[in-house]
Amino acid sequence: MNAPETLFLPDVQSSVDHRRLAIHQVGVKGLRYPLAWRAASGETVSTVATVTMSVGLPPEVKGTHMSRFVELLEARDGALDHAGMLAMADEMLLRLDAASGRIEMAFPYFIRKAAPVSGVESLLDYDVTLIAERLANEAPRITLRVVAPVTSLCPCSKKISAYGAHNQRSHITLEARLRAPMDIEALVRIAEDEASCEVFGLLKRPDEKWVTERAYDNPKFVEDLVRDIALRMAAEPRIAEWKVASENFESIHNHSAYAELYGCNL
Ligand SMILES: Nc1nc2c(ncn2[C@@H]2O[C@H](COP(=O)(O)OP(=O)(O)OP(=O)(O)O)[C@@H](O)[C@H]2O)c(=O)[nH]1
Repeated sequence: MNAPETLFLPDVQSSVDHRRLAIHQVGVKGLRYPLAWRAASGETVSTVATVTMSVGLPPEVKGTHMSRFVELLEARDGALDHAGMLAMADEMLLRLDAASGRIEMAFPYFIRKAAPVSGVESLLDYDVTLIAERLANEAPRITLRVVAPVTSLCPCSKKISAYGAHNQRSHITLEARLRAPMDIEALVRIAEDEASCEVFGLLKRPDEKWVTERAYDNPKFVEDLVRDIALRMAAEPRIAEWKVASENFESIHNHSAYAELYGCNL
């Protein structure tokens, strides 16, 4: 129902377009909005999401109704999870009278970790992106992407050096199109398990000794990282399709070593 003050304003968006071109995605991008995410533990994690929402537009329609994307966010209440993301995508199609659409929410996500020896706890931040997609005549899709910072230590350097080995921080990106809900924590764990060593927000000296030796005992090339993680992704029944990438910020170069690998699970 239009408010009385809009009744006399022309609705340009709803007019007819004659160019006979459908638009694949039109909507809002870069919209920052508070987000409450329901974590694996059941607790609610507060963060701020950068939101992209878009729909497909039929050829005969001039413009989409941009205000309705924001109305959809404003209408939401309570914590969001995978099912909530898909429900929101369905609601978006209804409100915008669209056959296809996509909602992407990118946000920093904090996981509380315990240091390996002292047990002292601290938060570590990860970049997370959730994408809910509705494509015409296809099942709804939900994709989870995380970027996990880890340590990698070079096996070649270890082999050829009388002492030491160069090591660096690596950013591992795991992207999974899901068959069943999978926690952010579970995806992060795969990356951290397969790295030379995981990283922590807070370490005391016994912890620092532990992570140094753990990385030295577990050297990995960038290729080893993506292959070992790929084996884990391929064995995960909740994942339908996946992609793994690693960027190692080399400490002996001013450039990164990079690898990526993707696959489908039958
Ligand atoms: N389609 C389209 N809309 C734009 C563009 N640039 C700005 N707008 C938005 O158009 C908005 C109004 O759009 P609508 O959602 O159609 O507003 P409305 O007609 O009052 O709302 P409804 O009655 O729900 O359709 C403004 O707030 C602008 O943000 C653009 O390039 N394309």
